[in-house]
Amino acid sequence: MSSKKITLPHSVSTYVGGAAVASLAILSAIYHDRAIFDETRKDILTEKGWPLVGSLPALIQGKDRLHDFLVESFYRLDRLTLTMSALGIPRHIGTIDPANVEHILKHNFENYIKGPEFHSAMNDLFGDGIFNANGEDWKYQRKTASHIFNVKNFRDQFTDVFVHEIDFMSDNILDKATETSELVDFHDLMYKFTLDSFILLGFGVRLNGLASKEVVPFAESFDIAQKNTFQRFVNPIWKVTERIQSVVMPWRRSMNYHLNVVDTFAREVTEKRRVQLAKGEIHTDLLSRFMSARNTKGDLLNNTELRDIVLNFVIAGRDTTAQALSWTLYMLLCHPRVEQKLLNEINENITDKVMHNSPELYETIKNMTYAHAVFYEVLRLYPSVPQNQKFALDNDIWPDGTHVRKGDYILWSPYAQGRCEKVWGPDAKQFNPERWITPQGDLRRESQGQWPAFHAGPRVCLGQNLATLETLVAITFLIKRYKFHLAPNQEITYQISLTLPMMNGIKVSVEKRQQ
Ligand code: HEM
Repeated sequence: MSSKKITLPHSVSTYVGGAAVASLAILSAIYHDRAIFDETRKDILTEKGWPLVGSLPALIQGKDRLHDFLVESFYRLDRLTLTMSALGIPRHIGTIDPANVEHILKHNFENYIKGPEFHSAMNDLFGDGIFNANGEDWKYQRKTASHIFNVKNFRDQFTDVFVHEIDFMSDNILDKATETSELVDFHDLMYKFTLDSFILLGFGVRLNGLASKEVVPFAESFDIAQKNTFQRFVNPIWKVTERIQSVVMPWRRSMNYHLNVVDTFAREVTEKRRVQLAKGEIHTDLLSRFMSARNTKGDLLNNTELRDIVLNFVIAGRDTTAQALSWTLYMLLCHPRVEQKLLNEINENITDKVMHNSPELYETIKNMTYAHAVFYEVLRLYPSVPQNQKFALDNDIWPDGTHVRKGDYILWSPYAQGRCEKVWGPDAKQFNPERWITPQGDLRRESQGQWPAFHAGPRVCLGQNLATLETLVAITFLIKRYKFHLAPNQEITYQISLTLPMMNGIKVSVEKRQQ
């Protein structure tokens, strides 16, 4: 069959080309500061962007330091609420106004859900687990999990697990490092500590990551999968990008590879427990509670639902706390005055006898005001969940007068909020635990809107008390036993992810404290 090439007369092609250029010019004039076809939002201060693409180029440029990009945006526009329009990214309204944050998370909680964009980006890794769930799906998971967070478990069991793991770390890693002068990556160590502790108390499995010098394959894949998940929020064409990457860089392990590793781990943990239960063993930990719970349809959970539960609780229980511990050490090493004051409080309260009597240790730590102030101050500047978003189901008016429309994404940034002078005063960027102490010497309680490090309202972090106990047991024991020194020539900064890991870890040398 012969094919005929159709050629347009020169005048027609010139006409079409001219019309296209003219249309583009008109569109560029209309959408001179924002993404094409995006409406202006007159009542909300808008970060000025490029014609047709809006703030997309700035977002791409700032994507590896996104949290500071937001700090700078709020500072530049001198507001606590702003919006950006970026091609391919749904409209987001960002706020760091404490009253707005409290309104969204607490007072009008029903109106703000984890939206479709959030769910789709998170789905591969988190499925329908608690972080990604709304409505009844969320409610039954929260209720089931809440049973393990009771005082008796904290006092008798959880404290024991933390002390046991810290003792193991001291005997097998840190004491040796004091003799060999070998540098230790404290960040890596804390990840192993919180993973071992949480897998043991939540799922009854001894992972023994602390006993191994190598990275735990599950942990490595879990970290990479999380990083990739976050990139999906700032990359509107992530499905295409991930596909292209797998073709042009076949040697790089794909998201699917990492998902497979974490799935296998979660499924093995549940399978092991099934066998134990079949033998008549009795367990009351998190996993067992979910294995005997009923989902919204009244059925026992299937393997996929259990896999989602395991992975959601691992990110909750491991990463956040390991990061808080790492940033705490970093802050202490940068502020020797604070370290000394903390050490004084530790030495006044934590005797050798208290250290190995879990109920007494639990009660003593609960009353250590300065240690709590240090922890809260670290989370103010380095919140483990540095930014977060929700989706508006309906129109709403925020306390500052901002009109939110049905279908808007809203974003808040505990990281930017903690560093904002309008929220925390002129010394907002300084590390100053004393701000958490009242003139009477008590711990100051800030509202959840002011300090949303643990979220707020009905979805407030379920593990807040667990995380506080774990961090304070670890930091108390470690600071009492060792003097850490920052290794020279390292850049300590965050890695962009769903949480706030350190990009290059934190290398320290270790010396025994004179008792
Ligand atoms: C310093 C440590 C921690 C910080 C800063 C922290 C912070 C948070 C934040 C900000 C959220 C809200 C996330 C969202 O819905 O988008 C959250 C939720 C949650 N956290 Fe934590 N967390 C910490 C440790 C823990 C630990 C150790 C557990 C133990 C299991 C835990 C369990 C949970 C759970 C189950 C939720 C979901 C609550 C819900 O949606 O109802 N967290 N946490």
